[in-house]
Amino acid sequence: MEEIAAGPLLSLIDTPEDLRKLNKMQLQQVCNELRQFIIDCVSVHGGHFGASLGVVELSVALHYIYNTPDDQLVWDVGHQAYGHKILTGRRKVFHTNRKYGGLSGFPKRSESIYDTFGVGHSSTSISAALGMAIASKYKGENDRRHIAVIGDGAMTAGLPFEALNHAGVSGANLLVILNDNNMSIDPNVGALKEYLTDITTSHSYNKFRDDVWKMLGMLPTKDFQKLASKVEAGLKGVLSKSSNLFEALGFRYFGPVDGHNIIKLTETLKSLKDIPGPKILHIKTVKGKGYDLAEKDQTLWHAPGTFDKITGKINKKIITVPEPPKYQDVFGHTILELAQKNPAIMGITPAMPSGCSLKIMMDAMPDRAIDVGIAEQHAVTLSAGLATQGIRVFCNIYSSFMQRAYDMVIHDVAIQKLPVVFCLDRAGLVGDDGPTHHGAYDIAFMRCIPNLVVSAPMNEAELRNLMYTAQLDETKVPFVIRYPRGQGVMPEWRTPMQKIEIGTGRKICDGQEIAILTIGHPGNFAVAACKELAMEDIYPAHYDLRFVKPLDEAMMHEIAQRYNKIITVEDGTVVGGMGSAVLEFLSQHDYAPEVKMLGIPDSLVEHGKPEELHRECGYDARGIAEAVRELTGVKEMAL
Ligand SMILES: Cc1ncc(C[n+]2csc(CCOP(=O)(O)OP(=O)(O)O)c2C)c(N)n1
Ligand SMILES: CC(=O)[C@@H](O)[C@H](O)COP(=O)(O)O
Ligand SMILES: [Mg+2]
Repeated sequence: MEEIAAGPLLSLIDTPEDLRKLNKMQLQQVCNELRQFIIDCVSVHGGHFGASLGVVELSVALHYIYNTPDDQLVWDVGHQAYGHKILTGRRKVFHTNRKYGGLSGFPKRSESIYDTFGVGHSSTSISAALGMAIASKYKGENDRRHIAVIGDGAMTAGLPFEALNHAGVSGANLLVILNDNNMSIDPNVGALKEYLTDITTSHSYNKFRDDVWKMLGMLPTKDFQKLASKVEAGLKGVLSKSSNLFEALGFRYFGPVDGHNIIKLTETLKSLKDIPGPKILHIKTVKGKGYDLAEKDQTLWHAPGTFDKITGKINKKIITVPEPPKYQDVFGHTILELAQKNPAIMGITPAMPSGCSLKIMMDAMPDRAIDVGIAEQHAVTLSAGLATQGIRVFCNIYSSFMQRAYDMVIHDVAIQKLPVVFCLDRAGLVGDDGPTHHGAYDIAFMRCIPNLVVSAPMNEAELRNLMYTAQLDETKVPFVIRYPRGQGVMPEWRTPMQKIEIGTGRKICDGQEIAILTIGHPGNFAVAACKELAMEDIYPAHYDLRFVKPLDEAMMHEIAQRYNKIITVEDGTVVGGMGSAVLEFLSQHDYAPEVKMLGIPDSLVEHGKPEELHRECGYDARGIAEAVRELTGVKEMAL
């Protein structure tokens, strides 16, 4: 892998100190070179694209005006922080971004002193920066500034409002920069989005109050500042159509400012630098700025994969034979198919309609499929509310984002035994996004909740059957179906749907001495391992459990009585996961076979291609075959 070449000014910038040595008139060139560098790198190596292009000017301005890393900068989500990474000492290794052993795609504390807070999941920045600001205040670090950069999409979650509510009375020296590009991954949704448009267009008020703050906000004494506040409040009553939401929460609101005007941006940040207390700067930007195609189709170019930077052609696998579909698309088409027959079905997604393919149903049935914004907690409780009224909701949430809504699953769904179907997409190791996004824990955290059914399909047909089963009248229970990122295994996947008896597994093959127990798609790794082992005359049995809860007790008794060695395989943590469920069963029934558990270990698995990570964790086909050989003693005999 080769280092990406940088333009003449950018090549001089190894740290923000170097950037700060430049004069203001050179900043536009730095922005141009930085933007080009991101295009050059992402086109070849992949990664998030549009969001970083949109904050090139902001990234340069922040590091130019603020004394980073002493002043603390917190990026929300972090998918937009490529410019920040490149300006803060990582330019020469940026081509390793998201690669196995390389840079993380998100800010990460262990990677750089400029990464003040680890991110990946959205909407944490204001709370984190407020924590830093309160700590600074307590420690008497009066000159230290704290800045949270949050997008309009991330603002749709509940957490930023909890933080604003607190910050507004904290007196903490905090600047929130609201990067408003009117987009989430898909077009942003909700009333707040409308509100941001409203205040953007209420230009006269905003311009006037900007000027007033410039004149009055920096007055030396507290009394003068109080006076400034009073003057401003009076002006607001006269000039603003409705009072400003952020002001009502105790923030001073500035903007909207053109986030691509580097000079204006640096001037604005400079003037805000010495205004104490909680402030919000609303900037308007364009996601994908500077790369025409990315500006035009912002969802596609959120993370387009690799592409030809000249033509804009996105590189796709050349397909010669029919390919299996992505699991997300099986979900998307199947929910629509089910909804066409069952009028009680509705679909909910918190901000991932393209990612989970609920978009297929949203386009066909807009009143029955809803994107609620980045609001996982709301998505779950909303689903519970709908379920009380007889609606059969499929609430699709990425496994790792579901961590946000755990209490809602227990309190609002499970305790009331409401029949919500949770489709947990991206369950298991997701790959390039790394530990913040791996769906590692859902089996463990779901299976300990009473009343839940917890299942995972081994292939597309099984996913369809589980979805079909979950919405039947006779299945009125909370029902979890987890499946991985990426493709399945069946090119011909539109199979007729049939009911699966809840709590029943399947025997894939009989065998001798050892049984491999799998849940979900690693069942296919086990099939491949069995094939490999057959060539060595080793014949383990293979069972696909299908349900972790309830376990197929009859099948488990059969396994425990016939095999004295068991290997469990799951694309989830081994701590409390499916293997643990098997061990609990064996112990409760006084069976004592030798058990080896394969899965995600009790440590963080970093980013890389899923195959690399499965290999690292030892539960790919090779790892399973090795485990079988080990248990049969073949390895030892060979030695
Ligand atoms: C809790 C959580 N839910 C969903 C996501 C997926 N996600 C990542 S970026 C993003 C859109 C964020 O929009 P915004 O904050 O406006 O940033 P932009 O991409 O527009 O710059 C979403 C939905 C996430 N990272 N975390
Ligand atoms: C930053 C973020 O959270 C999303 O952009 C995420 O990377 C999407 O993941 P998928 O590519 O699996 O949809
Ligand atoms: Mg946005």
